[in-house]
Order: sequence, then structure tokens, then C-alpha cells
Amino acid sequence: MEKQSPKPAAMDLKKRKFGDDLDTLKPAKQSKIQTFFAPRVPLNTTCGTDRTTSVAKLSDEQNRVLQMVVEEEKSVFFTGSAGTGKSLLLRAIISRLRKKHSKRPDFVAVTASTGMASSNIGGMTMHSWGAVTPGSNDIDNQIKCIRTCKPALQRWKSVKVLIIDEVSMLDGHLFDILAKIADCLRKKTNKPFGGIQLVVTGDFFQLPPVSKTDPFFAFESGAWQRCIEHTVNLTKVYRQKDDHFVALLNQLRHGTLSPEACRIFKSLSRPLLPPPPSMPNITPTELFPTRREVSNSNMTRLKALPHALHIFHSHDTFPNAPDSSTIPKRHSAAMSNTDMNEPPPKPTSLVSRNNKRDGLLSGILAEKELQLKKGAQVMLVKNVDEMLVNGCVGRVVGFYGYHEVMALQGESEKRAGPTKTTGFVRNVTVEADSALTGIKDGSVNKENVDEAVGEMKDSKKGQKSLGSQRAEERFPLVEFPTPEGGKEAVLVMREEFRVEDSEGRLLARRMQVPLILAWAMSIHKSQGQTIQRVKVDLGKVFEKGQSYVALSRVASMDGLQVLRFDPKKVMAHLKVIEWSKTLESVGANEKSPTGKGSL
Ligand SMILES: Nc1ncnc2c1ncn2[C@@H]1O[C@H](COP(=O)(O)OP(=O)(O)OP(=O)(O)O)[C@@H](O)[C@H]1O
Repeated sequence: MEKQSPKPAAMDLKKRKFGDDLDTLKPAKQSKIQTFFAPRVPLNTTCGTDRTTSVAKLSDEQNRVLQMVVEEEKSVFFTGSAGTGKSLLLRAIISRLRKKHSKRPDFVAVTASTGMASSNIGGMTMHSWGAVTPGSNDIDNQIKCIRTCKPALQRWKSVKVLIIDEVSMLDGHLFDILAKIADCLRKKTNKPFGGIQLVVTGDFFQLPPVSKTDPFFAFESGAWQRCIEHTVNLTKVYRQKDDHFVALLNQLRHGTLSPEACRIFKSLSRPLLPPPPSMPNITPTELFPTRREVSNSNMTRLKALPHALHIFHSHDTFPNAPDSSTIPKRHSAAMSNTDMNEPPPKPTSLVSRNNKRDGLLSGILAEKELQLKKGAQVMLVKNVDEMLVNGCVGRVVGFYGYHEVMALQGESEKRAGPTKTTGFVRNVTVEADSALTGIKDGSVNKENVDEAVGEMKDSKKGQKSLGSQRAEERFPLVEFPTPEGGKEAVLVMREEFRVEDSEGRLLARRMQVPLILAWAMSIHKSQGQTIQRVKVDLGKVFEKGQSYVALSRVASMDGLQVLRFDPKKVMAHLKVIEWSKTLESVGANEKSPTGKGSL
């Protein structure tokens, strides 16, 4: 069943390059490409002192990847250490591909190895998209099931570009299975992966696939050799500006620390400098390996606060969710398991419809039940603008209704106007005792608020009681630090979180206040984030790549506290190290345009 590549393996290996040939393009073509492919992407910076209002211009090496993917339609794997802009580049690629195929959205599939990673890029998990059952190697049966699931079959047949993010956590066996399924279902071509263009990204030195035994990485699979035409290594680190810190993190990445590096990491056990004087109570976010530790830490601190508990239940709807009665059993199992790091699903007959629906939303950062109190440390999990982004850490100063806040803006707002339950009210002024005093410039995020009215109308259809209940709702007022060392109070109301299928059909929608408790966070959740101040206890780390992910979240050493530093806890997989050496030798044989092609 498996189609063999027409080329010998050695040829395939030679074809892969680092950085590729930007220099070799003719100047006219280069300039056309530079103009066309130089998108500006909002910077995903944190809420600390280095927050910036600018947008990022893609670097030459990032632009080159964009060009290879969008214009030359090549199958590319782009990698690079933490903070080299893989996610930012991927967002630019997705945006360009969607524009290019605007008339056929089904041509572009956006997927990731885990629910969390897929929700970060507005996609689906790879196994949900492909309707594959994790852990099953029975290809014939997998294909039989896909054939009986029309939407999945349609997805496989129509897709042209398949994007896979956070590939380090994708099991290599699954990659092989996907390639075989693609070959079988798309027989018109004898190109690898059924002729689907692959855009794969991730860093194999970060978190590996979840496995009880030695993990089998995607790069070890036979399909990888046949299907990935070009490997590009992004070399410029953007998250950290300090070259010395970047070099130390690089040693950490490879698990080979010099005595000097050990000494420096050990010295980071000192307490962090205090946060900006305007927000003295913000503590560094503690990163833990397990969700239980995170929950214990956050809940203990929440309980210790003397104020009233406010619980925000999410409003979840499932307009087109697959239902056990309408899709084959094995498909629904695959759809329900949206996080590869969860154990394989139980037999579908035992999984209730509600569990399946919850599974659809399991990759969304917004909680099903959010518990908050005045004084709670929280993280924003939605991008609002270049200033207020996913990852901003702040503190709840009170709970207010929209009208309470808006009443201070003027008489007309006080008397009339619909109640808003979604969006953000910016620049709310609060006094030391948290009593509202006014709105500095009356700035309201109008766009969100107007959307909110629409939301209300929608949600009121057939849900009268919910509507009136929402009218009374009080929302957290959160103080976030500003780049100038001050603070801004923002009323954070509900926001929409969506799960769509590859044709953009809405499968599930969660309306929830876009905050999570942020005294502690799991290392797993932190992958992909930039966090300003972090505290890590390496004594608790058990997995290869975990220390590297945790310590590379911060922008500078000033924001990093490391307890129980132990070089033995800094581990890289031997297979990844060996594989990266192979790539290095290939890179050395190839002309690298940037001159920085090696891993
Ligand atoms: N070309 C660029 N110019 C300016 N800033 C950039 C550029 N590319 C990325 N950044 C910034 O660098 C930071 C890290 O980027 P990003 O999260 O995309 O890196 P990453 O490689 O995906 O990291 P990780 O592997 O840790 O998830 C972000 O704040 C991002 O906005």
C-alpha cells in the first residue's frame, strides 16, 4: 500500500537544505518577492517592560521560508531554537496561504500535534483533522473508517497544503500512518503524501511525543525522509536579546553544559528583582511539570485570599459538533481526543456525548469554570491589540458590571444603551481601595463591544433566561503593568473561543472571560509563550526537553529564577542530538544563503 519514493534516500537527503538560496535569486525577482512577501505581523510580546506597540517585519530567513511555502509550493520543515520566531512565521504563512486560496478554504489545513498548540493557531489536532484513531496501526481499518466519514474523506481529498505545528510532540508512527492514508486516498498522484504539500514546524529539542517507552520522533519515520523536501533552520533568536543568555540556553538545549554555564544557572536561585513599583504584588509565574501541581499551587493561593469567590461558567455551544449517533464510533473517538498528551480514548461506547463535546474544547485555554477573587494573579489568554496580548500577567482589583463602569463616562451611557457582556473596557481608573473613580479617556474597545451586542442578540435566541442572567453579570477588573512602569485597569468581559473544522465550519464555541490563574502554569502550557518573570523548580522536572522549554520562556535572565538546578535534569534526547548532527553535515555540504545554516 505504501508508495515508495522514486528517489533513493541519499538523494532525498541531499535535497534538504538549511536557509536555502535567497542570495541566488535574481535581483528583480528578489525585490518582487520581498515586496510581496514582507508581511508585518503583530508582535507577540509580553506585558512587561519590553512591551512594544510595533509590528514585526519578517527577517530574510523567515521571508525565505514564506516564499518557499507560498510561491514555490515546497514541502518544508522549519525549525530553530526557542524564540526564533517559528510561531510568528507560521502565522504569516497561514495568513498568506488563506489569502492565496481564499476561494477554496478547504485547500489549507491548519493542524498541530496537541489541542493546546492547535488552538494557538486556530486549527485542529492532526488526528482530529485526519479522523485517525491514535495508537492504531491498522491502516486498512483506519481508511475504511475515514471512507465512511464523509467530511473527513472530503478533507483528505481536497486539501492541498497541510500545516503541522509543534511536530516534536507528534508520534512518528502517526506521521507514517498519515502518509499512508494520504497515498491511499489520493491515488491520482504518485507523489509522496498523496501529493499534499507539507508545512511542518517545531523544535525536536523541546517536548517529545508522550510515550511510556522511548519516544519515536516524526523525523525517524520513513515518511519523513520521503515527504520533507527542505529543512530550514531559523537562527536568529528574537525572544532574548542578550547573546550570552542565548548561548547558555543553547547549551541547555543540547544538554551539554560547561562548568561555567552550570555555575551561572545555579546562581539564578536568587530571588527576582521586585516587579514594577506600580504593581508590587505580581509574583513570578511558577512553571510545573504536571497539571496537578499547577492546580494545587493556584488553588492554595486563591483560597488564601480573604475575598469573595466569583465563579465564571463558560457558555458552550456546539452548532455542528459530531454526534455519536451520526458518525462512526472510531471517528468520534478520534474527534474527542483533541490532546495527544491525553491517554488514548476509552471505547467510544463508554464515552458520553458530553465528554466528546468537552473534548472538542479541551485545547482551548479559556477554562470551563474560572474561579477568581479580588487579588488573584491572572494571565490574559487572548490577544487584544499589540499592547495587551496573550501572556500578559496582571492582578484582579475588583468585579464590576459593564454599566457600573460606563456610568462614569457620561449621563447618556448611564441611562440607556444595551448591557454588554463581551469585550474590554480599557483605561478604567481605580483608587487604592479599588473603588471606581472614573474612566481616564473613556476609551472603550468599541469593536469588541459592538461585537458583544451581536453576541447578545445571537445568544438570546431561545435563551431568554441566560440573556437576563448575563445582564447582571459582573466582570473582573484587572490591572496590567504598562511599558512605562505604570498600570492600566481593564474590565475583562467574555470573549469567544471557536473550534472549527478545516472548512471553517464552527464545531464548538466557548464564551468565557479570557483569563486563567497565573501564580502557576504547566511547562506544557507554557511551550510557545513568552512570559516576563518565571520561577522554575528543576527538582520536579522529569522529561527531556522540559528544562529547556521552561527556562527559555523569559526574555532575560533578570526574569528567571531557577531552584534546585541540577545538570542531570538538563537532558536532550540522544536521538535528537544525533539527528541534528546529520542535518549539520548536510547543511555543511549545502550552500547556506545566510551562512548560518547549521543546527
Ligand atoms: N522577525 C521578527 N521581528 C521581531 N520580533 C520577532 C520576529 N520574529 C519573532 N519575533 C518575536 O520573538 C518572540 C518569539 O517568537 P515566537 O514565539 O514566534 O518563537 P518560537 O520560535 O515559536 O518560540 P518557541 O519555540 O519557544 O515557541 C515573540 O515575541 C515574537 O513576536
